[in-house]
Amino acid sequence: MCAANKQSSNYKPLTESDAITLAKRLNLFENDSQLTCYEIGDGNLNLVFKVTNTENGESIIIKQALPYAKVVGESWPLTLDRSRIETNALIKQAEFVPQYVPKVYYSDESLAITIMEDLSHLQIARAALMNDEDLPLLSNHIGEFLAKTLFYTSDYGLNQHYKKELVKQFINPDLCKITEDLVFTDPFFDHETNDFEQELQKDVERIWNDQVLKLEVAKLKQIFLTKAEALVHGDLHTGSIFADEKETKVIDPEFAYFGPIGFDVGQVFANLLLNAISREPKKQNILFTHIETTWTVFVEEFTKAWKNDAIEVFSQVDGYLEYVLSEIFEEAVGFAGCEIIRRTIGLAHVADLDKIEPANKRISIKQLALKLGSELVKNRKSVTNPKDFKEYTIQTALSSL
Ligand SMILES: Nc1ncnc2c1ncn2[C@@H]1O[C@H](COP(=O)(O)OP(=O)(O)O)[C@@H](O)[C@H]1O
Ligand SMILES: CSC[C@H]1O[C@H](OP(=O)(O)O)[C@H](O)[C@@H]1O
Repeated sequence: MCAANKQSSNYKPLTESDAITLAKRLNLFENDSQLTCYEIGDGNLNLVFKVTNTENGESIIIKQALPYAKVVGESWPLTLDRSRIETNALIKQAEFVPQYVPKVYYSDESLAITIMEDLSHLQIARAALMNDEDLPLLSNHIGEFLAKTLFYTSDYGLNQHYKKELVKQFINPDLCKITEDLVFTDPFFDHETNDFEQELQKDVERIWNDQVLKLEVAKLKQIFLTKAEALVHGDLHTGSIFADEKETKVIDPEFAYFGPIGFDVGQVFANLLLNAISREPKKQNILFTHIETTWTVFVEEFTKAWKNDAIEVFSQVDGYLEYVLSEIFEEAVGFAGCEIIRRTIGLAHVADLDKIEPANKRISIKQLALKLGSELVKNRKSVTNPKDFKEYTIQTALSSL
């Protein structure tokens, strides 16, 4: 039996009424509370139940993995082990940045559930950004989240023996395979999972026929496959971030594994860029500023952690920190390019692009996304500063006119 189909005999997908029964059995609410429950999941993979005490409004979230990918159905079996990974990643991240992750109240591997803090008072960052709302601290918080979670789970900041024990706990082959396929492979070939408008056919064929691009994507995929640098979130797009003007929380780390630090950084860059290009030019600046701040804060916090807590003996050697940071940035730029391309023509799209109306505007912005993504992958060595993203975006847009 393949890993994806292994299920404990205890497992069954919860209904809304099962979720209430479970919350009561676990005494998560005061005795005799009147509870309601709704399944609110809008992601690609899992069930998400919100259970609320109708008398005082207290609420919790019960997230449950299904034995298949919800967006596709039972024809795409998927390991329930992702629930264990998600719980453990949230707990590990909370050691370094408790302010940026939901509290975990309970988990049960056999039922594939994680019970956690309800963050409904915040908004999903993608929705807020699409709505032109101000999230002034978003990039400060995400820069710090990235620096601390990644530094303290890497060989730079963690005992190397203990890190290898952690690597074992976060072996996540099925979810990594999704990323290997959907981010690094399928969009670059004529594959059945791809999904794009007929009007993009020529642009997509240009990608499939671009051997220079494909060689660079192959190199980035190799880094994703082999560079066990730190415990990465693995799916850090703006739909995995809750925020308002004061608070930021990162959810949904079921893709966590030991991978390249630049992967998380690059997904953040890419999803901010996707939102930027979906806007009219005069409203784009805030997104470029968010990208710069994410990187600036990441560098500040990573450097602080390195100076105070690095345990790698070479850490004090002149130039080593700068080398590590420049590798992270270069890889992040390349990963961002892959993410932009896959979110435009692959299986899993983003609303920032898909909701653009009218259709001809949507198509031309998607054409820009494909060009920008390709440029970032191919020219990642010459993008050396986060300010360059704005320049690249403007130049790519101008060259498309
Ligand atoms: N802790 C939470 N508090 C409130 N809502 C949540 C929470 N976690 C998830 N959700 C809701 O469920 C949706 C899907 O959650 P997510 O973890 O992204 O699921 P998936 O793994 O299926 O992508 C989120 O977009 C959000 O609306
Ligand atoms: C078949 S999974 C597709 C896609 O969904 C995941 O995102 P999310 O769980 O946040 O909806 C991930 O990005 C996968 O690549």
